[in-house]
Amino acid sequence: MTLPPDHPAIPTPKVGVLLINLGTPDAPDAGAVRRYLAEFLSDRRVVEIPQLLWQPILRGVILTTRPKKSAHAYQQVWTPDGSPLAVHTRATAHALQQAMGQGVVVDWAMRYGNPAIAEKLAAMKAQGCERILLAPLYPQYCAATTATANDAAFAALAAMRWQPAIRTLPPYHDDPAYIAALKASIDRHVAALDFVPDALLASFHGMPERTLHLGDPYHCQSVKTVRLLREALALPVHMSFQSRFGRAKWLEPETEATLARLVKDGVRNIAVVTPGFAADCLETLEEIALRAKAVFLDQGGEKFALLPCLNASAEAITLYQRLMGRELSGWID
Ligand SMILES: C=CC1=C(C)c2cc3[nH]c(cc4nc(cc5[nH]c(cc1n2)c(C)c5CCC(=O)O)C(CCC(=O)O)=C4C)c(C)c3C=C
Ligand SMILES: [Fe+2]
Ligand SMILES: [Fe+2]
Repeated sequence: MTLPPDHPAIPTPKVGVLLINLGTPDAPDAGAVRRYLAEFLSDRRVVEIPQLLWQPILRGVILTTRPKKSAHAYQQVWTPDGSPLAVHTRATAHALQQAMGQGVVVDWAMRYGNPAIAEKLAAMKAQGCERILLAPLYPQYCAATTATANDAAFAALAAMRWQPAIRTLPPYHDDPAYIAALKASIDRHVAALDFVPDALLASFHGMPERTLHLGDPYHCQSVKTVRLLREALALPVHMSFQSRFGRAKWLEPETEATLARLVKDGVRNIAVVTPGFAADCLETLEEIALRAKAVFLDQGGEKFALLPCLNASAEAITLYQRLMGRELSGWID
């Protein structure tokens, strides 16, 4: 619509983009890990066992044993600026803010722990953001990640008399811009290795298998990402699921078992990528770069590299500008 020349300009409402990631402890010690795990593992979207049965197991067994073990793992990857997940997510928000300019307020929050989603939504509102895009940074939709992040945001909005207008970022597992960002990042990091990988392993965070049968699209979307990566890359791409938790059957094939099988099949030099994680974290830097590597070498593998997640790379910022720009259509010029 073209306005007549004497028409006063219509003020554009301020727009916010809230990047949301999973969350991480405030410190690599058992107390902070316990507080984080208590919140995370009490989420009904994550552990789908009736709370009456689950809470005694969580409080009586898991929270008395796991925090110490997990704290030790966090200590191995902790940085002077904090937990890697928080460091990379914060850097991503800052870089995206630079790229998107002052017309949009870009900030970041965590589903569990700090900075909390409610606190960041309140801060955006206080800055005058009347329209907010919630952007859970999960390429593959999962109720245990994407949905619970949105739930927490809507729970915070439920307490507001004057809510901002809200949009949510859809999954981007098959978006050409995501595949292009992964390809560019993988090609760049493979070229910098001191060896030529025989193959690539794409390792995704696991989920209980029953969630697939209940209709969660996470498994199918992860498989599609891998198919598109295979089409884009020159190297053979294998796929697996990591980070098992609890006694239920989880998605297969499992990452460490897959690495052992690949060695048996003759793969000696491997590069592992984790396309389901927007940012490097405990699950990539400790579980894969340290523990899975040890398994691969122990089985007779020779060279192992974990390639970084997209993090706050130029590829990531180009991707997020495209994804966010599309969702903000009609909200910004
Ligand atoms: C990227 C997608 C993720 C899915 C899907 C997911 C499901 C899921 N996770 C747990 C249990 C744990 N996950 C933990 C760490 C963790 N998980 C993700 C991502 C997904 N989880 C990330 C990014 C991280 C890293 C956090 C960090 O601080 O760096 C942990 C905590 C660490 C530990 O004690 O092992 C647990 C526990 C379940 C049960 C689940 C689905 C049902
Ligand atoms: Fe997890
Ligand atoms: Fe793990």
